[in-house]
Amino acid sequence: MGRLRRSMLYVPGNNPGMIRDAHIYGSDAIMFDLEDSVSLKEKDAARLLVYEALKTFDYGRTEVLVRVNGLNTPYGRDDFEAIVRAKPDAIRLPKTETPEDVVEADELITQIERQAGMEQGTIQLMAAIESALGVITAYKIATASSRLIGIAIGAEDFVTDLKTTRSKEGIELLTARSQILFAARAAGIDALDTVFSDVNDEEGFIREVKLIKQLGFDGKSLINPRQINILHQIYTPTEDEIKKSIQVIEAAKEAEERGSGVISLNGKMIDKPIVERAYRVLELAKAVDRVSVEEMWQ
Ligand SMILES: CC(C)(COP(=O)(O)OP(=O)(O)OC[C@H]1O[C@@H](n2cnc3c(N)ncnc32)[C@H](O)[C@@H]1OP(=O)(O)O)[C@@H](O)C(=O)NCCC(=O)NCCSC(=O)C[C@@](O)(CC(=O)O)C(=O)O
Ligand SMILES: [Mg+2]
Repeated sequence: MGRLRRSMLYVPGNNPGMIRDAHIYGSDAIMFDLEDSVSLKEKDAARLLVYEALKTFDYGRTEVLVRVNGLNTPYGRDDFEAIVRAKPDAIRLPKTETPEDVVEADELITQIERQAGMEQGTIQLMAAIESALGVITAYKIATASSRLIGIAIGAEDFVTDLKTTRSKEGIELLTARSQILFAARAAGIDALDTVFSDVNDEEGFIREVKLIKQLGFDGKSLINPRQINILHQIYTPTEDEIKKSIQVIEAAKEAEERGSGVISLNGKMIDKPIVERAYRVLELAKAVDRVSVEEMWQ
């Protein structure tokens, strides 16, 4: 199983306190933001702050990303120049619309890595898709660079581009979410969902996390530490799911030993994709809570 990316906490790049403590809340990833949470007046100060933080603090095993400003803005190039040298795990490109946006970023990173004497490919990329054009070109974006670890939907900008608003049910996002998910899966990279902007609406947040998990997303961007545990709980296999997965795998192994093809477990047919899904449940359970799964497996 690849790296866990259930939760990615956005941290405004102009807030020293939040930047220092961002990893203590236990999200799988933190994402320092130089883009839309930072006002134009504070762009240079935020870039310097994030650069210094990356050079100074140890964020342990938490994956660290930085969302830069686009290369079509006056801040993008300076962001890349500073941030690549500070060596986060990955840079998130905002508002990606074409594969050329990714290639341009990839080539600039390659150039900076070379100038800084860094190993080529050190810095990974994540592309956020936040417009109708981006959704239409999602697969080309997802396959535009070997640095890409995932693509993400940015819903606030996306609904603005569509000339609509976000509803609680998310009907306006369904096609875009699906298309981004298909593109990511076809490209073999992660698919990340967007932020849920009302931190006080716990019920709405839970509904949305269940929806995106069911669609198949690997995880979601978050804006507040209060959202992390709720999301992790939903993304953690239950004891019942783990037990059933173990039963499926054991039944499949027994059937293989007997040389029998089709298996039935409690009246339900078990075939190859079901066994594959059972393994995936156990891998996820192991990744989030190794001890209890190993105990159950015995
Ligand atoms: C929402 C709120 C103001 C609420 O503040 P509140 O103060 O009421 O929160 P409280 O819960 O009271 O905080 C309790 C304790 O946690 C600390 N704490 C809070 N938040 C923390 C955090 N994020 N990181 C670390 N620490 C944190 C806080 O400092 C306090 O620490 P302490 O004082 O020590 O107890 C705050 O969370 C916040 O600013 N969020 C980040 C917003 C942001 O980044 N937006 C940009 C990204 S979206 C976008 O751009 C759209 C998008 O592009 C997205 C896409 O691409 O998907 C698209 O198009 O859709
Ligand atoms: Mg956005």
